[in-house]
Amino acid sequence: MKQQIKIVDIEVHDVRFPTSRNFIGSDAMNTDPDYSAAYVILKTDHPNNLEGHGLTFTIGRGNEICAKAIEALSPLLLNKTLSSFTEDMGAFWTMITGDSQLRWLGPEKGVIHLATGAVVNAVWDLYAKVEEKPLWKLLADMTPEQLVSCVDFKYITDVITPEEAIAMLKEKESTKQKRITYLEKNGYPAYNTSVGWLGYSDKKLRELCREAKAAGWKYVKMKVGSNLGEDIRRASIIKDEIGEDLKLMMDANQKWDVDEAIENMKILSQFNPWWIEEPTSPDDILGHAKIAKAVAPIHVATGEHCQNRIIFKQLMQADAMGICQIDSCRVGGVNEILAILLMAAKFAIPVCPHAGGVGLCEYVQHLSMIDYISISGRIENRVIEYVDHLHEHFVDPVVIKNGNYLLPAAPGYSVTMKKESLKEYSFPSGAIWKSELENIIKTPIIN
Ligand SMILES: C[C@H](O)[C@@H](O)CC(=O)C(=O)O
Ligand SMILES: [Mg+2]
Repeated sequence: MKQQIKIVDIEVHDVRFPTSRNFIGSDAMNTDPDYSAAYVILKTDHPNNLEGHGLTFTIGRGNEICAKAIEALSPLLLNKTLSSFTEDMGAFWTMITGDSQLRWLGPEKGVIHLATGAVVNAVWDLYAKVEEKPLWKLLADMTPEQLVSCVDFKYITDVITPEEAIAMLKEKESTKQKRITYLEKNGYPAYNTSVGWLGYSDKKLRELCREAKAAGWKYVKMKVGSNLGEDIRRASIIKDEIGEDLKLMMDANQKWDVDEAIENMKILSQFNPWWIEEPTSPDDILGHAKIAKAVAPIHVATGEHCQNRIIFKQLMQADAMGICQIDSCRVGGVNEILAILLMAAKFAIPVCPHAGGVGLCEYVQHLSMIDYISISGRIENRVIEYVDHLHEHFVDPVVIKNGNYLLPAAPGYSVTMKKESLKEYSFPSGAIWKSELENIIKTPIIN
């Protein structure tokens, strides 16, 4: 049996890209992000040396803490066969998140959960590679019962039970192929965040908006939250370029208090944004609900810092989330994402995944595709985020055509990084960082 292979070694890498030098990824809260990955490779005894690759995204300092947490989880995988996990993926996830000592570090939140995302995704990557299917196809080929068995329903049965989930999936079963055919032909709609990073000059903002329009993008997102005057000025520039042809979204990255968000959005509503993202603290469920009520019909979007399925559940129950932004590695990987997709489908909340980071576009394309094919069965009012950075470091990068993601074809979960990139961007020993550190040492300190 293909899945009898054993995990014989586990490598963990601290990989960082110096994106802050050019303000790539900058927003009101995160002004100098260095896009980074705590990266794990599951080595196996497969005759073709198949490996499972997973990463969790951070923005620089502290990536080493995630890497250490991955190391702490590694004994739960080492010397185990893949089949011992795949025969019951739900039990596998409960085992990883339920270690009676490591669980104390969360539970199911913070650094240990970011690390969980990396290792769980690495196992799914290996599973899909062994089955020679892209991840979305591995999931699409499962029966409703098999897909639902991957999910840990603990703490969410008050809104969805396994039986209810199976019934929801069964309704979509006979039309799955139609949706796959649609995606093969059209791809999945996407939006572009790279035009509006906060550190970009007005000139760059204009140029990027023009380029985005010419390349066929239909949606762009801008960062807000520095100060209201600046937000208005930058939004005016963007609107001037994109007109009413393209939809605009705004992202405050948690910068505002609840009432401040409401006041500011009253003014920014003149730019007709589709959504306001992360207006306040990601933990403030009732705050989000208050904002959502006050700023309607502008939607409140959130999720990239939402720590687990239980918080997602409450945001949905409280009418606090108009757009659900799953993050492929903030929560505990594919299994927990499936739980969130099922709840979003039940509440009829569109899922528009977060992908601002390294490797996140590669990951989330599979998640939106499976949501459309098997779970919600819907694509309208749904878009996958796209950022135009660092794709060259991946073996099977995303393919965008006319503002749409094309269906990924290569086996796996698409985050296998090129060996040269892993080496060159390893922190602090990689060539990129060595020269940076040497320059710091050489620079005289002047008081
Ligand atoms: C620090 C990241 O770039 C963040 O700004 C990404 C984000 O909020 C998004 O893509 O949305
Ligand atoms: Mg965001």
